[in-house]
Amino acid sequence: MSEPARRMHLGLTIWPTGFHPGAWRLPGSRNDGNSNPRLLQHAARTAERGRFDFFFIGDRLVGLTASQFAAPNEVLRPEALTLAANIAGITEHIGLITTVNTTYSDPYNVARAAATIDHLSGGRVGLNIVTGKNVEAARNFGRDQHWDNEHRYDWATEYIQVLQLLWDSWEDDARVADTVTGQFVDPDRVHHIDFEGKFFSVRGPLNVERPVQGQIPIINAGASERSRELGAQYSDLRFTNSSTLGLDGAREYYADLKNRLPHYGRSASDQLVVPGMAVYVEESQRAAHEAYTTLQRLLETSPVHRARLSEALGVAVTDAAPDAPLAEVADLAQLSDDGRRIADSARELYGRERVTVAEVNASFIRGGMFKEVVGSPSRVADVLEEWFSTGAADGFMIFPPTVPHGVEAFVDLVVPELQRRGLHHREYAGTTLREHFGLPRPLSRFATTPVGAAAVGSGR
Ligand SMILES: Cc1cc2nc3c(=O)[nH]c(=O)nc-3n(C[C@H](O)[C@H](O)[C@H](O)COP(=O)(O)O)c2cc1C
Repeated sequence: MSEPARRMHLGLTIWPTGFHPGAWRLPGSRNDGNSNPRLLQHAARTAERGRFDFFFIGDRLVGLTASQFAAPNEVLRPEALTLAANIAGITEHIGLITTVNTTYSDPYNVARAAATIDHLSGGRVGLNIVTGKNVEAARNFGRDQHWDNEHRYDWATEYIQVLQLLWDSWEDDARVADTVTGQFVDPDRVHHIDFEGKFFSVRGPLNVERPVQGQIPIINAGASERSRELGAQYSDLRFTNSSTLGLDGAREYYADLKNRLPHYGRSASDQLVVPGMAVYVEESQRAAHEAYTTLQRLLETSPVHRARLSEALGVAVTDAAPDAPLAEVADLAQLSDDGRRIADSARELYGRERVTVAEVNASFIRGGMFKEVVGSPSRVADVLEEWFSTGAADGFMIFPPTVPHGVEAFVDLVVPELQRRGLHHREYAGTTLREHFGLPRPLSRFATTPVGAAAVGSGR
């Protein structure tokens, strides 16, 4: 029998003011996205229509008004688990990955909330574990300092162990509900976890039945070495910013993540690697470049950005007029290797040879977070296919630059093209997030049935 074709795993995430900081200023866009449930619901339903594996909800524990020009999305942040519960009620198939910051939360509460949403959604929730990068968060939780990387990841490691024990603390068939005897629960199948670690002391059991998925998938995102190791040990999917490294760099990153898994008794297929991609797609190549150009004109920049650009180019453009073509103010032969890549990338994104200093600056700024892809449906599909089929990704986290337009554009234009190429499924094969990821449902580690008992953690 031939192997089933490898399938691209797609996630969609929206920043409620749009991924591009200028998006909310365009006609037809919204500025109330953070508090407008309709927008979030529409995005999740549209992603479901496009048969995405999951809708992803990021989170922050601070509201940074000082970031309003560079990152308006950072100003207002409704709570992510609550948003996931809302989305659970209005969708049927799509997975819901919601972010939890372990540094400032408690595993019993989070195990409980996640298990509850898993029941509400019929087994579609996943937890994105982050340890937080916003030092300002500490002062919202009675602390003077944001813990250092080591402390945060030691804490997160124990935290995940507690979550997974609590989700197993009820065996699947513990609620016997015997109407004759009146026995509701079999006490032998509900377990104290008696966890005593360096940071947590948790007796258990949880007061929510075992999640529909048994174990809720763990996702993680982070830049540090410890983050990669945490992921290698526990994550079913790792959301990365490796798309900024270019195709070769992303391949190396992908291989590095996969090579870490055997140390934890896992195999390469046990963790999906999903880089973020910002996709500007329109019906034609030309329309996509125009849409990109319009948005980039709305980007707020400062002299600091210009200084950084000069450094990266290896040629000073600090005092150049914004509208001056790069080729007229800088000797292109003098550009550093990075500088050449930056200039080439700007030409590709704007779709023309003649790019101004302001345009190169804007594309350099925006490209620092995730790779930007601008183009027609087939051009976008070409890029995704190349990354997927040459060892750089198992799928992608799609960031639409505008909402709601960018979400609809991806689903209506790119999804059919990916389906036509056989890269993306036309229907959901399973009903839970674990099934969307191709993971079996593990038995509880407390289950007395020994045969075939799968290990908790990866569940495979
Ligand atoms: C692709 C990616 C996505 C992230 N998403 C979030 C998020 O939604 N919320 C958050 O608080 N931190 C987020 N982070 C931050 C990290 O998860 C992590 O907490 C932070 O980078 C500090 O850990 P580190 O030193 O391992 O990077 C993200 C990081 C990356 C690389």
